[in-house]
Amino acid sequence: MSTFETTATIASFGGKLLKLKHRAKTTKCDMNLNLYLPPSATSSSSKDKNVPVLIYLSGLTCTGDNCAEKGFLQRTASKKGVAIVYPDTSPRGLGVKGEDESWDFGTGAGFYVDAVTEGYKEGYNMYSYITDELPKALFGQFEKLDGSRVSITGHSMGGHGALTLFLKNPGKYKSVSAFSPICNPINCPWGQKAFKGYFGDDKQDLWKEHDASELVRKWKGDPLDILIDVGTGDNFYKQKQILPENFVDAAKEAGVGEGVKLRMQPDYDHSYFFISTFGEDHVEHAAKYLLK
Ligand SMILES: N[C@@H](CCC(=O)N[C@@H](CS)C(=O)NCC(=O)O)C(=O)O
Repeated sequence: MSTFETTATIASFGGKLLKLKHRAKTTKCDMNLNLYLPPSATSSSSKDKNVPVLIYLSGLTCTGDNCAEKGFLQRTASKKGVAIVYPDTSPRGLGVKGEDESWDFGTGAGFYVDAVTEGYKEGYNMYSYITDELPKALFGQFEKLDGSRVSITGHSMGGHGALTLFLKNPGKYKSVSAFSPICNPINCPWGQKAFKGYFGDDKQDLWKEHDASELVRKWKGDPLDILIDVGTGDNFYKQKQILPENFVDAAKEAGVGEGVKLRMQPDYDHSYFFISTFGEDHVEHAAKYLLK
């Protein structure tokens, strides 16, 4: 029996974008996502059964649709023969008190963590969903996808997700990159609000375990090659929500500074005009490791 219901199939850059829906145990609700299959994964005559996968984690207020529709990652993914998974950013419709009161917490703002606070701990488990339940379900059903070759990227809150999931799970992902990631959530308003709500004020150890700058400071794994793009015209960067310099400094303190490539892109903002401009570089960065 299929785990996923395919609610639409859309031709895109020679491949197919599938709109999928499945019941998730970790988030206690139906989850929607998009899966881009490049031509090598859709042609029935293709002998290639080993299509690597790039996971793209979206930012605050997004669903799996934002980047699938206007990130233009599919063009390069099609050329390279890489599938892309665009998951949602939180559980939806759980009815938890407070989940719909603001755009930067709760619905659309799961922060890729497993919550421990009352009300949220039951279904706000995006860490387990992305690292475990979703890949198991996808690789169980889509036989052409190669579950041993997975990379991760993301934007803003999703960039925080990509960096932390990569750094917390050495070897699980072949590479990581990020667009304007929240690099030091324990020191910015978005992160502090989310971590207070999902972990509680008293759980500073958990806060640090999900902070990319804290994690890179302790990195003991293979040499890093992390690509980060941030626009100098990004208002959230100006408001000190992104703090990429803190990540670079922490990597330098740990002696792994050469493994972090931060590109400050002049004038670019936080939007999908920025992501679509540099998307090719990020898919190529992933492909370099996925196709090795
Ligand atoms: N709703 C927020 C903006 C939220 C926002 O910019 N979200 C980013 C991710 S952090 C995004 O990708 N939004 C969706 C889009 O641009 O398509 C505001 O009014 O300031």
